[in-house]
Amino acid sequence: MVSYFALAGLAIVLYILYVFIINPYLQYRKYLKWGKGSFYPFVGVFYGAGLRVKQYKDVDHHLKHMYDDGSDPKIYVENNATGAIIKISDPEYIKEFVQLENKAYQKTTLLIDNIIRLVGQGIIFSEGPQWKKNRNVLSGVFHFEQLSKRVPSIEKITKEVYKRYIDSGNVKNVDVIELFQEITAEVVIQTFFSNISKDKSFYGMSLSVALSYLINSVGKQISTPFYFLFRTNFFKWGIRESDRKLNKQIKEFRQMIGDIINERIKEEEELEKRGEQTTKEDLVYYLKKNNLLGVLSLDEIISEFMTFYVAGMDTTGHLCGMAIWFLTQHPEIKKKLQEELDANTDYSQNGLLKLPYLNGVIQETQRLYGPAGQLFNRVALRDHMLKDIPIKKGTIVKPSPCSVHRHPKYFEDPHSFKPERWFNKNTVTPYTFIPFNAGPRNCIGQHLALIEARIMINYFMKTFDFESDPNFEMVLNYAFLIEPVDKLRINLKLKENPLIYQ
Ligand code: HEM
Repeated sequence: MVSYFALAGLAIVLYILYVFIINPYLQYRKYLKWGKGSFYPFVGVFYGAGLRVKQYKDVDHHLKHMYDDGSDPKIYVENNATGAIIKISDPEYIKEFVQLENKAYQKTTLLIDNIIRLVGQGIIFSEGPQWKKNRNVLSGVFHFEQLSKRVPSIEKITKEVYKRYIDSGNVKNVDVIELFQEITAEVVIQTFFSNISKDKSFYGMSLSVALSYLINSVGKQISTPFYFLFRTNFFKWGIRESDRKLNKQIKEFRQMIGDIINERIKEEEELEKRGEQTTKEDLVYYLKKNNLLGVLSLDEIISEFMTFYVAGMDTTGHLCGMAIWFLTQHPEIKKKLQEELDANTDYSQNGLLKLPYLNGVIQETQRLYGPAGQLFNRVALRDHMLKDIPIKKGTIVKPSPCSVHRHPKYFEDPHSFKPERWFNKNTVTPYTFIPFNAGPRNCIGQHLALIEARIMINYFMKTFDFESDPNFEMVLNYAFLIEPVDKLRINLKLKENPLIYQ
């Protein structure tokens, strides 16, 4: 009898050893043939991330410096508790991945499912026919021509936010990422519902503050042990008082967004009845004008709004914040950009697009410290070949933008901040610069992001003199994005004759 128990115990131990150590290690060794890697049993990427933040002050240091020894690895292999994670760093393999993307892979929901219960299955988190339908419907809103109509409202929001900072006297140690995010948050809200939501409040919070509060709250839940034991179900069950409160708020918030959408639809219908033209070129108007309101359900529009908010607010704010930080570290580039902007009086998108330093600084920030240096995890749905690499079903695979952006074969002197390298755009090899990913799942909001970035930086540099707080230390780690751990502190001083008052 005892020996049966002993045998069963031994079998369980062997099984655990196999699942959590031997199998992940064998997979890791297999893929290592195509590149470099690091393996930490059980704790995998999470442990490696902690080490690199401590040692190099940058969670992605290993990915950014993988070619420094002159080698040309195609992938970087890491592990999670049960298998390998492949980060593709070679443009030819990235191209192949992108072509297979919707057939052979799917985004994983680990760490994302709790945010999905807030934002819903918008296009960033959906797959298959639902993704295709919603992407088709919404892509028209993000065409350059359609977005150009949003430029005056982006300028207005930018000026209002800068003025608010100036009027409050809040110009020392400003977290510029937060400053830019106030603008990008309002831009997404107005892109959807014009300014109808301006006076709406949720438990005394404005729409953008309420959304950020809810996003932070669901984000905090996943850092508890309950998440790792029961995933998002635990919070849905509402065992703790705090979870019940949050569940109620999520429901009420989605309801409120639904009411705003209905209010906007009614507004447009009344204008139509009176034979009047709309003055609001927002998403609701776009859907109505193109007879698309029936194609997306109310719940889908709510989810898409929340998705765009999450995807578009944080990212673009980070990009501009990091660009300003880079300028504080490179006074000679800051001077050249300042001269270029001061000499320019054409603030239209075509005018700003022609400015080599402005666009070079934005591109170079994306290349070196873009907010999406790593993409969402994808899981292989079946065994298949990624060029010559045999990928096993269940393996995590994704392109690694922050690696390929530092490949010396494609970017000379890859670790230096050189906006000039973008002056001749013909030199960029396909799939070597992918800050917005590439292929079918590329960023639908990329034109909006770049339009916002040009406007925000142009107004910023013609409104403020600025320098970084000498005590600030740049340490990069993951939160939702790759972010400075401490608030990015910049001291601002109002210029003489600032652009926002002209
Ligand atoms: C600098 C700013 C931005 C960066 C760096 C960025 C980057 C990215 C990246 C890398 C992806 C692909 C993620 C993946 O597949 O793992 C993506 C997807 C997406 N982005 Fe952006 N993004 C930015 C701004 C925006 C804005 C302003 C919006 C909308 C308001 C937006 C909406 C989306 C959506 C909806 C997707 C999902 C597309 C799909 O799966 O079909 N993004 N973004």
